[in-house]
Amino acid sequence: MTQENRQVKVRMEMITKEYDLYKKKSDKVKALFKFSQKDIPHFWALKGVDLEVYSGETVGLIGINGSGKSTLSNILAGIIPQTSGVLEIKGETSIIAIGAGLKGQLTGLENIRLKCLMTGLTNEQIDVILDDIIAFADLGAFIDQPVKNYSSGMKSRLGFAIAVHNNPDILIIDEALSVGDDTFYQKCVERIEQFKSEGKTIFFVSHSLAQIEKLCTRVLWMHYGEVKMFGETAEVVKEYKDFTAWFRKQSPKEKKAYQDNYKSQQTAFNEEKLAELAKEKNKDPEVLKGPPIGKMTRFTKVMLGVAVLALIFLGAININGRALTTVIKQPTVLFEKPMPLKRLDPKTGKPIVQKKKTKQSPVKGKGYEG
Ligand SMILES: Nc1ncnc2c1ncn2[C@@H]1O[C@H](COP(=O)(O)OP(=O)(O)OP(=O)(O)O)[C@@H](O)[C@H]1O
Repeated sequence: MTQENRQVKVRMEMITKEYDLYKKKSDKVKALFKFSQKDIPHFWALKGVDLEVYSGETVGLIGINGSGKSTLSNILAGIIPQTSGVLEIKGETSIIAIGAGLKGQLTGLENIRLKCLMTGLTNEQIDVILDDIIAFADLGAFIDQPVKNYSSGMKSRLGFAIAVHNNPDILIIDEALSVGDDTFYQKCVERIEQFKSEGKTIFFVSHSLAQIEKLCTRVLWMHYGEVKMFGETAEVVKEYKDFTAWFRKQSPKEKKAYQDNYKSQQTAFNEEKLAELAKEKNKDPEVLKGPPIGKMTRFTKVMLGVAVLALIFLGAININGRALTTVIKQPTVLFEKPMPLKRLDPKTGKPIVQKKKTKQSPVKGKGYEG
């Protein structure tokens, strides 16, 4: 099949991911109510990624530690949203990362059921594929043990078994094969080949270039949040090997300077630089918008503030026992002593007027004692 008559399965345009680097958890809460985010350090893990992937392709994601591979695969899987940019995915995605989405307190079997239910399968449909999943994971008696007792290889087996049986259109494998033994690896490779022949799309994140060369049709080389190269496997892998060989030859001081330089560019990146980049690439400014959910805009913050004030106001009225109209006409009543609650006479429906107790004579043992 030529690239032209294959269906585009994933399209990314100017995808970014900006992380806020809060020092403390409380800073995160404070930031919710701040208009300006300027004093919070930011880090751009992705700086405008463009990508087009077709059905039947297996795309390898390579790059040194921290280059953005997992961030990109998590965005693809819908685990985290992008900060801005256009993401179009045709079909269901399923991600296999070591232990991703598995609940440690639940057994392997319970995790299978939970993950399958979450993908929309009914209990009856799960019953049909359950034995196959258990057989593929091949965990023996451990299938009834809590996942927190599993090794990383065992978690990977379970994750892989569940994901492939959910029959996704787009499979994302993030380092999950690097922890399995050879027998399991071969089984996964066979399943990946079957997926490819069915015209499904696979993203394969790995530090093993041998695995990448064996499985991938094209390779995306990520470098400090940018696409360094995207093309035929042999070509990209060769360039990447040349880079890593060059990098290894550098002194520790040179290596640090190289990394610091790129990291500081990721910290100093901002919306203006993104807009410049988009202009250089002749992009429509519309693509720089974020997804529907994301950070709160100034308007949202103002509306949230108004809603909180309204809640406090209504709460105060409730505690004070005054009618809303009274408070609106005369707001100072809120600061006066709360009105006593009146009991209504069930027969007449009118308030019961309690007679004041009169002081009784101070006779010892009777009535009021002064
Ligand atoms: N939640 C987060 N908050 C702040 N920074 C983050 C967060 N998650 C990732 N990062 C940063 O984003 C960058 C990309 O991380 P990512 O995990 O995507 O890299 P990677 O290429 O998958 O790395 P590795 O090969 O080590 O798995 C890194 O510099 C990382 O420190």
